[in-house]
Amino acid sequence: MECSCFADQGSPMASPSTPLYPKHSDSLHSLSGHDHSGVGTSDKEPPKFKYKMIMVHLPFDQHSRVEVRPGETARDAISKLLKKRNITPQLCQVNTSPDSKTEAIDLSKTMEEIALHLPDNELWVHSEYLNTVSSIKHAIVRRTFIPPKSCDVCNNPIWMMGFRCEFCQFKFHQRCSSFAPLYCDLLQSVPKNEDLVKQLVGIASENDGPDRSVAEIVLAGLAPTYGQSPAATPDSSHPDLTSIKRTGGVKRHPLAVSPQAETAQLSPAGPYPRDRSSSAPNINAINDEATVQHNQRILDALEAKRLEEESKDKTGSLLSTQARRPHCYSGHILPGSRMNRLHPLVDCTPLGSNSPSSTCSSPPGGLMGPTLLGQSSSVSGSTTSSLVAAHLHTLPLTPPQSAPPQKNFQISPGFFRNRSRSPGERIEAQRPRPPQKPQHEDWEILPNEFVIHYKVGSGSFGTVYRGEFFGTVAIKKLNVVDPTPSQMAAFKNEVAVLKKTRHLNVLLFMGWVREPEIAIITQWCEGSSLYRHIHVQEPRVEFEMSAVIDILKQVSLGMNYLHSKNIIHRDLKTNNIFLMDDMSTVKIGDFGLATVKTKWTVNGGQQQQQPTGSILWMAPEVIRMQDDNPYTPQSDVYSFGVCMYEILSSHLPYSNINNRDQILFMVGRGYLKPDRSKIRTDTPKSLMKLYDNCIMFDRNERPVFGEVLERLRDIILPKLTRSQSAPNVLHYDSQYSVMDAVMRSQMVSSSYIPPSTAKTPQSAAAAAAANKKAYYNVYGLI
Ligand SMILES: Nc1ncnc2c1ncn2[C@@H]1O[C@H](COP(=O)(O)OP(=O)(O)OP(=O)(O)O)[C@@H](O)[C@H]1O
Ligand SMILES: [Zn+2]
Ligand SMILES: [Zn+2]
Repeated sequence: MECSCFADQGSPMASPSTPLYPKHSDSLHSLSGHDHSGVGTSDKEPPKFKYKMIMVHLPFDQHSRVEVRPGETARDAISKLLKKRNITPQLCQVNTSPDSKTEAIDLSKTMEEIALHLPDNELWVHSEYLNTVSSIKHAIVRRTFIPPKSCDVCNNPIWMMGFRCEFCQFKFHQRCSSFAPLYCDLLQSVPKNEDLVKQLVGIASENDGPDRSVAEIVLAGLAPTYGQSPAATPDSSHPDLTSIKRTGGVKRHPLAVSPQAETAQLSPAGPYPRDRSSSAPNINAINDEATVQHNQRILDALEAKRLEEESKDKTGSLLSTQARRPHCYSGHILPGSRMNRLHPLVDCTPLGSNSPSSTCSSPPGGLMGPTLLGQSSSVSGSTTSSLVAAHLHTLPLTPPQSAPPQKNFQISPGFFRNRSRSPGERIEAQRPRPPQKPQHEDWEILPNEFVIHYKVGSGSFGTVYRGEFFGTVAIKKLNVVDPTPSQMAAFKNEVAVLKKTRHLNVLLFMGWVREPEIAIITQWCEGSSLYRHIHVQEPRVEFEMSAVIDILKQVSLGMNYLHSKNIIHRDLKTNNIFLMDDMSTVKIGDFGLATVKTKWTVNGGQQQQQPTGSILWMAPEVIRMQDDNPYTPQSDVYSFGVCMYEILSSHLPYSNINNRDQILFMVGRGYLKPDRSKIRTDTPKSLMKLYDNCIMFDRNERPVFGEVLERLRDIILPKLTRSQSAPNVLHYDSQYSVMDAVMRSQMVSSSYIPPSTAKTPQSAAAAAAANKKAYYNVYGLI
C-alpha cells in the first residue's frame, strides 16, 4: 500500500491539509489518511471529541486504554502503550477492526481525528510476526527433577532444580540456560513443524510490511544454508521448505550471557520468566535475553539483506557493513534512551519518534507498506525509532542526508554486546561453544551453583537468605563494599579457617561466594534461634533447668572447639545460637569473619576499629575499644554470660534503659550489669556463680570455655519433681536429650528410664535404646 500522507512534511498538526478538528465523519476510509481534505474543519464549530479514551487491543490478547490528548498523534500515543510492554512498534500496524487485513490507519493523524471517526471506541494493534514468533518459542518452566535427569546441554545430571520446555521437553541446568536452543524443538519435528512453517510462509506471502520481512527472515534463519552464507541465500522471500525438512531446521544459537543476565538468573523467576497465567503472559514469554538476541539477529539479517541488495544495485561488490552503514544506522542509542528488551535498537524515549531535537533526517519520498508504528512520517523528525525501522527492507534505502556526530551517542553496554555484525561475523557467532568450565577458588561457590529463595532477615554484617545449594542452605550476603585487596586476602584466610570447622555444635560452613556480592553459605537451621525461643515465640516456653544446662553445655562445647581453632566468635548472642528442628541439637552460627565484623574508621589519620554488632552482648573492653584488638576468647565468654542471663531470666539485659549510649557508657565502665533479680529462683547456686564469673568486668577473671564446660558438667540438679503440664524441651544429658526431653514433657511413659539412673555404660545404653524405641513409637516412626 502506498500512502502519500507519509510524505507529509513536518508535524501533522502544522499541516494545513491535516485539519486539527475535523467534522465528524463516519467514513472509515478517511482514517486511512488518503482523504485529508474530506474531513474539513469549521471555524465556528468548537472541537468535538467523540471519545476521551479509546480502547486499544494489543498483541498477545492484551488491551489498554489510550487517552485522547489534543495534538498527540496516533503513532506517539500507541507507541507509548507498546513500548511500555516491550513490544516494538515497528513490528505493528493499527486497524480499526480485529481483522488485520483491513486497511491500516494513518498514524500521523492525531488521536482526536481518529477518535472522531471511530465507529466503536476501539483500535486493534496487529503483528502477525510477534504472534508467530511467540508461538515458536519455548515455554520454559522451573522444575524439580526427581529422580535426576541429564541436562540436554551438558549431559550431566540435573540434581533437583532445573528447567524444562513444556512443549519440546528440552531440559537443562540453570547454568546451561545460555546454551539452550533459541527456538522450541517443536521445529525439529517435521510433522508438527509444518503448520508453523506454513504459517510463516503465509505471513511472508500475504502480508506487506514488517510482518512479511520478519517472517522471511525467520524462515531464512530456519533454513540450514542461511547461517553459512547469507549472501548465498537463494531468495529469502521464497523459503526453501525442503531444506528445512531435510535438516530439522533448528540452529543452536550459543548465547553470550552477560554477568547481569547471570545475576538475573539467580532470581526466583529463573532465566525465562514466562508465567503464562500472568496478566501479560506472552509479553513475559518473549521478554528475555534470548529474545533480545533473537530479535537482534532478525535486525542484523534485515540489515545484511538490505546492504546486500544495496551493494548489488550500486557496486556489485560487497563492502563492509560498517563502511556502508550510514551513521544513523550505527546502532548507538541516543542518550536518555533505555534498552527495549525486545528490540535493543529501539529508542524507548517517550515521544522519541517525533522529537524535534533529532539530528538525523530521513529521506524524502514515499514509503512502501502500511504505516508502521514508531516510524515517523515526518521527514525531519526521524530518530532512532525510524533508524530501526530503516533496517526493515520495506523502508527507503537512501541514507539520511545528515548524520549526527558520533560523540553525541552513548554506547549502551547491553547494545554493544548485541551490536550488528557483518554476515561473516554472524557465522562465527553461531558456532556452538561448549560451556566453559569456570575457574574458582577452593570453597568458592559460583553464582550459578546456588539459588536464592527468599530473604530471611538482616543483621549488622549482612542479609540472610534461604536458598538451595545441594539442599537447603542459609546464604548470608555480607555488607562488604569494594573490599581492598588486603581485606579480600584477610577474608580468604578466615574462610580457609572456617572451612575446617567440624563440630556438632557449630553451624556447618559450606563455602563462600565472590560475586555478585560476597556471601557465605552455611547449613540451614529450620528450628528457630534461641533468641526467638526466649523472647519472641508465643506462648513463651520456660525451659526446664536441665534443658537450660544442656543448651549451655552444647554452646560451651562448640565455643571451646572454635577457640581451640583460634576462632573468636565476636558476635555470640542468642540470635546466633540455633536450635535444630529436632529441638535437641544446638548450633552456633555467625562465627569468625573478623574482616567482615570490623568497622574501620579514620580518626586523625589513624585507622581505628569500631565495635560493631549488638551492644547488649559486648564485653566492657570491647565497648571501650582501648586495645588494638579487644576481641579475645574472654570477650566471647562475656557474651556467653549474657546468653546465660537471657535464658535464665527470659529477659534481655537492661530492658529498662532505652538509651543505647547510656548502656554503652555504663557497661564499658563497669557501672552496669544485667538485673540479677530477674534470674529464675530455681537456678542452682553453682550455675549462678558461673554466670557471675562469665560477666566479670575484668576479662582475666572470666573462665575459659573448657572450664565453663567442666563447671556445667558438675552441676547436680535436685531430683526431678516436675509437673506434667510444665513444658520441657531438653534434658540435661545431651546424649539422650531428644527422646528424654520429648518423652518427659509430652508423655507419661512407664517405659521411660532416666539415663542418669543407669549405673553402668551398658545399662545406660540399654536405657537409651529402650527410650529411643518408646520415642519412635509415640511418634509413629516405627
Ligand atoms: N543458618 C541459618 N538458618 C536459618 N536462619 C538463619 C541462619 N542464619 C541466620 N538466620 C536468620 O536470619 C536472620 C538474620 O540473621 P543475621 O545473622 O544476619 O542477623 P543477626 O544474627 O540477627 O544479627 P548480626 O548479624 O548483627 O549478628 C535471623 O533471623 C537469623 O535467625
Ligand atoms: Zn547442564
Ligand atoms: Zn521448547
